Formats: sequence, C-alpha cells, structure tokens
Amino acid sequence: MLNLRLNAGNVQNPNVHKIGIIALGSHLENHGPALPIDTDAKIASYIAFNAALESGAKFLGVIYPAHEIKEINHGIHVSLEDLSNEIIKVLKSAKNYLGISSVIIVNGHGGNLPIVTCLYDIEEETDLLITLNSKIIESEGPHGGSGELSMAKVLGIIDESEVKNQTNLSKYGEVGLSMFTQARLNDPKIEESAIDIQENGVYVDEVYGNELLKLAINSVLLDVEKQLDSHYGY
Ligand SMILES: Nc1nc(O)c(N)c(N[C@@H]2O[C@H](COP(=O)(O)O)[C@@H](O)[C@H]2O)n1
Ligand SMILES: [Fe+2]
Repeated sequence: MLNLRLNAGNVQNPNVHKIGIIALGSHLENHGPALPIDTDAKIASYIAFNAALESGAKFLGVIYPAHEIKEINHGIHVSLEDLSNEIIKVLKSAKNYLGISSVIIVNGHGGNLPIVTCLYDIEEETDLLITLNSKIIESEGPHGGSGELSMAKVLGIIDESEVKNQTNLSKYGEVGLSMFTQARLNDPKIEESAIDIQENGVYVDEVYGNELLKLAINSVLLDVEKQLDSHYGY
C-alpha cells in the first residue's frame, strides 16, 4: 500500500490536501477594447492558483461555463441549472480522483452571483463542504473599469493602447454595464457602477491592481483556515 507523504513540501497542515480551490469566471464576455473576453476567468484563476500555492490546498483549475442575468447581454452564458450541473460534474470528479472533502469556489464574474442559491443542492449532490468566495467582485468596481484594467495590467492581459477608448460607451456600452437600462433600474449597484464610469472614467494603476489581487487571495486563504478549523479540527 503506497503511503503518500502528506507533510512533504511547504505544507503547514496535512489536512489542507482535503481542500480544493477552483476558479469560476466567464471566458466569453465583452469587457471593452482594452480587456480580453476571458478577463473574469483569468482574474479568478490567478487568485485561485496563488491561494493554492500559498496555502498548499489543491488547485482544481477553472470551470468553463458562466451564468448571466437575462437583462445583461454582453457575452455567451448558460442557464443557472446548466452551470450548477457542470459544477457538480467537475467537483464529483475532483472528489473521486483526489479524495478532497471541501472546496472553495473563487468567483470572478458578477453574473455568477445567483449560483449561491444552488450551493445547498450542489453540496448535497457532491457530499462536499463548499465555500463561494466572490470577494473580487465586491472590491473591483465597474465591469471593465479601473479595477479590472489595473488587475489586467498586473496579469499582462491589457491592451494599454485601447484604454483611451474604453469609455467610448456608444461603441463599448458593456463597460460599467452602462447600456443595460433594465439591469441598472433593477440593481442600484449596477446603476452606481455605470454612473462611476460616466463621471470618473477609467485609469490603470498596477499598484492598485496588485492590492486588489492580494486582498482577494488573502480572503481565500482565510476561507482555507476556516475550513481547516471547522471541518478538520485544525
Ligand atoms: N456581469 C455582471 N453581472 C451581474 O449580474 C452583476 N450584478 C454585475 N455586477 C457589476 O459588474 C461588476 C462585475 O463585472 P464582471 O462580472 O467582473 O465582468 C461588478 O463589480 C459589479 O459592478 N456584473
Ligand atoms: Fe469582468
């Protein structure tokens, strides 16, 4: 019988091998001319991967599909049911092959927020403890705004020559979700982000981008500690 050396490497607590960290974003969504369509997936993956490196938890990659509310049409998205079924499929596979018993989902796309209503069913179906971490959505500000631009500068995925055109809202109305009138009427936070873009424009600041990413990574590290404490008796 092979004994795996669970304490090998930079691992504070062998129970960390029972925890998986997986990214969830959007790969097919317009973010203005300065940012790639998979900005959300890349930001979420960067946060998830670095949190896995720092904590020793298992990095499970990224989930492909994403959801979006019907009032916002700036990309290709799936129904909440389809996203939930895909998450169940991927997490069952991770549990089967890696023996994990809890997961932290790092969400980088605002349109996925309703998945929180499916978490109980996903936990039941997979028999996994699941934490949804959307910290970066809470702190990044408007869609395609200065927060995402600054993080994209850190990740090296920005086209800086196009930043001057990012707020040409007649062409790139998805920035700040400005063109989605009903979504702005329904959600004061979306309305606030659209006004922010119109009143303040956008800027790129690498220091700010690093601070946003570090804040999000530290938030995931705290979730790892909470899972170790509550689920594995730290
Ligand atoms: N894309 C999106 N869909 C929703 O349903 C939302 N409530 C929001 N929220 C706003 O957009 C920002 C996130 O944009 P990304 O999802 O990262 O592209 C978020 O900060 C809110 O301002 N967004
Ligand atoms: Fe985004």
